[in-house]
Amino acid sequence: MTQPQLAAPAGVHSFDDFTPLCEVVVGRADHYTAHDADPTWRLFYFENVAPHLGAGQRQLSIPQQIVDELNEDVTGFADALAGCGVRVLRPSAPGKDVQVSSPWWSSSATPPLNVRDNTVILGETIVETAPHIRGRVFENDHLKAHFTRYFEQGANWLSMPRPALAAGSLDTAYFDREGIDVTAATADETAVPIDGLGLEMVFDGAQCVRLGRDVLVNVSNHNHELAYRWLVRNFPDLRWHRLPGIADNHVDSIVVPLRPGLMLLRSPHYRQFLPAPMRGWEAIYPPPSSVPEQDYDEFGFVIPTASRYIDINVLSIDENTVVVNSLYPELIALLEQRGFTVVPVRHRHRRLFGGGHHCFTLDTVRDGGPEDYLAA
Ligand SMILES: NC(=[NH2+])NCCC[C@H](N)C(=O)O
Repeated sequence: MTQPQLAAPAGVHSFDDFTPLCEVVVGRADHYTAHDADPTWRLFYFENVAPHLGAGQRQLSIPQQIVDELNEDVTGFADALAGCGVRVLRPSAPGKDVQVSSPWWSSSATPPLNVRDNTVILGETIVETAPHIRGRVFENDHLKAHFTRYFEQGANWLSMPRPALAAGSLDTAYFDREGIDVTAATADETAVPIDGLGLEMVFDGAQCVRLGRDVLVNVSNHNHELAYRWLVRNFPDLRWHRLPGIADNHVDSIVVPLRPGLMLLRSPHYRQFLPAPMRGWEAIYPPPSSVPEQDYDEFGFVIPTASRYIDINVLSIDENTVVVNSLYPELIALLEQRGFTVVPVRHRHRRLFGGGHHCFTLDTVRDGGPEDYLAA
């Protein structure tokens, strides 16, 4: 188990997802009582959402009981990490029914739950990324107090250009290639276009897999290509590897390194897209889950915003200790057979809120450095 370490000299120090975890931000979901089916949100979930959306409807409400259960589970997660000796930080409290807007759009603010998505820590630099979803543009404001303290402690702090997310900003190339018709999803009835602005830099932190001095980046469209170029230009000392459009954006339920040479991998299909030295890594594939999908019929809606693979979205406390959803005993058993210590943490609604324990966290301080885990 991790023992508390001295604060990192630069505030933040985080080059990977598996060396001993010293400090972490765990998201929060106060008042997460609706999804705003803005076109930038429904682009990603339209197949599940469309049957439930009335003409012009935007708010997809989530019963308070489910929100309360989610917050119980997130609190249990934070307590479990603290019990393992990890310093746990939380975002500031989001308000209720907060509206956000720009000259080009209006939306409901998303609570800072999936904090993995709007930031990536690259060594001793905080990188705020360029949100895909309008309701997430100000989400990092709930982490600004922590980022400011880290900066005062010596961390570097960069931000990708804030995307306008005006009408037409998002590239649908990934869905087009997958044969998914997103015409209806992207009918942007309220947003305003900007003359001369086409596709812009848009990117989520969860598109990165950090491996010491190497970083894998899922690049699925031109939005992501611009962000990839930004990353390479700003971090020339790191080695960058494109994952060629293996997902719409996030990849932390596809490839999840557990330690050098061993990863969770959604299926053998994905091995071919990894950097050559990583294709030989041992993989643990997700076993079938015996836990039935939560039945939401009583609430009259089922809006999965995550795949059934979301439970491989685990958080490592160190190379031998992993937090796993207690509702996935098959994976727990598999990891324990491999000698891991598993910290089981209940997560009942992981497909409703688009994330698992890795999504809910931003690991700001880990022991590891810019190691060469992919030596050819
Ligand atoms: N950082 C995150 N929010 N990751 C969530 C990954 C969700 C992924 N699209 C899936 O459906 O499995």
